[in-house]
Amino acid sequence: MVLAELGGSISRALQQMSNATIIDEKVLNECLNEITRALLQADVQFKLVRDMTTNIKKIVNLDDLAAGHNKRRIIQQAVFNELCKILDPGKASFTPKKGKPSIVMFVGLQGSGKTTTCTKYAYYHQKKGWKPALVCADTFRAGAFDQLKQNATKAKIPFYGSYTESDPVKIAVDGVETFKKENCDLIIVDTSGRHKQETALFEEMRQVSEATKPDLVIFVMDSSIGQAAFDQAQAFKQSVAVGAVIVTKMDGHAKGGGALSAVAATKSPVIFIGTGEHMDEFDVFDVKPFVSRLLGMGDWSGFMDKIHEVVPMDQQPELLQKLSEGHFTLRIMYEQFQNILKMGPIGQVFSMLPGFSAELMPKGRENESQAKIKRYMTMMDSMTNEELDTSNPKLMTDSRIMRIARGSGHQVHEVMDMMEEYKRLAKMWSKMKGLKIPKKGEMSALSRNMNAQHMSKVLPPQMLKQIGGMGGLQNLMKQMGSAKDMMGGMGGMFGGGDK
Ligand SMILES: Nc1nc2c(ncn2[C@@H]2O[C@H](COP(=O)(O)OP(=O)(O)OP(=O)(O)O)[C@@H](O)[C@H]2O)c(=O)[nH]1
Repeated sequence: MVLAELGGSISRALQQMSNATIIDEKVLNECLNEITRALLQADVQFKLVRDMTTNIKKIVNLDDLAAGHNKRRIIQQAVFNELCKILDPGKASFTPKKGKPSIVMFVGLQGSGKTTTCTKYAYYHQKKGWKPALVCADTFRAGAFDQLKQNATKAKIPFYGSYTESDPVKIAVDGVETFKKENCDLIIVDTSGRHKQETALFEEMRQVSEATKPDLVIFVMDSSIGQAAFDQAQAFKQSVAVGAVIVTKMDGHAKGGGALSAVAATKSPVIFIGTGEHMDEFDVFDVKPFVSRLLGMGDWSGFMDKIHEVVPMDQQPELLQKLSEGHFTLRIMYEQFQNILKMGPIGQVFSMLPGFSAELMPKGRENESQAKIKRYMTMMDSMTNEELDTSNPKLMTDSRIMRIARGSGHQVHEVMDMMEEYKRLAKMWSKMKGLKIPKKGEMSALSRNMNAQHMSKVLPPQMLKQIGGMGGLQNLMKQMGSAKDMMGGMGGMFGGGDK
């Protein structure tokens, strides 16, 4: 994700400033120049960048700061606040409520990623227990209905559209009515796009909007258009009551920063960003956590949300019990791999940890890791229950390894690799042996039990260094509140990373 480069440049500028023995005017100016260059490269409007540096200089008046003040912290905080200000329109959008029917209409130019985003939005909510449905009111682009149908079928989301009806308003109304009757709580209407902003498009949008009375209109915008985003978002907003924005293709463009900042300047909040073509490459956009991640400062709430999303709470005590007994089986490894895959791209999860940035996990390697996990799971699918439930790798005789390789369509050396990975993880988790498990409802007791010492043994040394050694880890655990969650989720993640 190119934005990671922006974050990396800003973090480096702040780090260089921190390394200086004395922070004077010259050091501050150098730091701000670096940040300015990085933001302009990401296509953030010049005026916004200039205002930001002026504000920072006003806040950080070096002459007024007594010697005892932690200037570095004050400057970092000022940079953080100003970046948030650039991205935050200061008001929230309408948020649909689960179980209560809402109509959400998507608008945007052709090719912006509207249809893909409708499905991602539906899929995101479906995973959280909603009952979404998709209506294809795009009668302009041949193939639009087929595309939506294909996406919806893949995600098992009900859809509505027509090959013969040419009136988008009629399709939209019929679709909405159909899904209201079926008690869907999130009815998503995909509308037509055009190559450029034109009267016919805006008129059609207005008619569909009047007929379906959406609770929320989401404007979908391609991040690659950079500064042109401002005019485009405003033009849409003037024609239809845009309540929120989704910026797509944030995975591939240096100009992403421009799109984000320009959209926020139109006073509609960005609610999600698209970070790839796949269904789950879709992130909630929340200004503070986003900036925090961008600067490598971590995003605890996002991290915890991800963990809660993928590791069902009721599974955890059982898992902890097994680990505390030093009983790490292939089945546990399998379940942890499942959790990793549910979590989505590993790099994104890592970027939520303080000290990490998405830069650390290049996209290619991330895909490699995920493919490896899937390969291992296919091999484990060919194992017997006895093999999965034992923590004695000796059961894996040569002939069993050969059978598993044949049964799963893999090479013998690949099965052996998988077993090595298992042994590595088992060794790592064996350090958790003896951990006292609290009874139900005593989660805080576990936090007391699970001290940083324990965790430091489990973390890969490189990761421990990134976090800031033992001191950083202690801080981190304080923030975590519940170390239990960390074990369940992180254990899985480490397994997913490359050795
Ligand atoms: N890399 C990347 N590609 C994306 C993203 N979102 C959408 N795309 C791709 O962008 C292309 C256009 O997406 P569509 O969903 O067909 O665009 P659309 O805006 O619905 O187009 P119309 O229906 O013609 O208005 C497709 O190839 C998508 O896979 C994203 O976040 N990242």
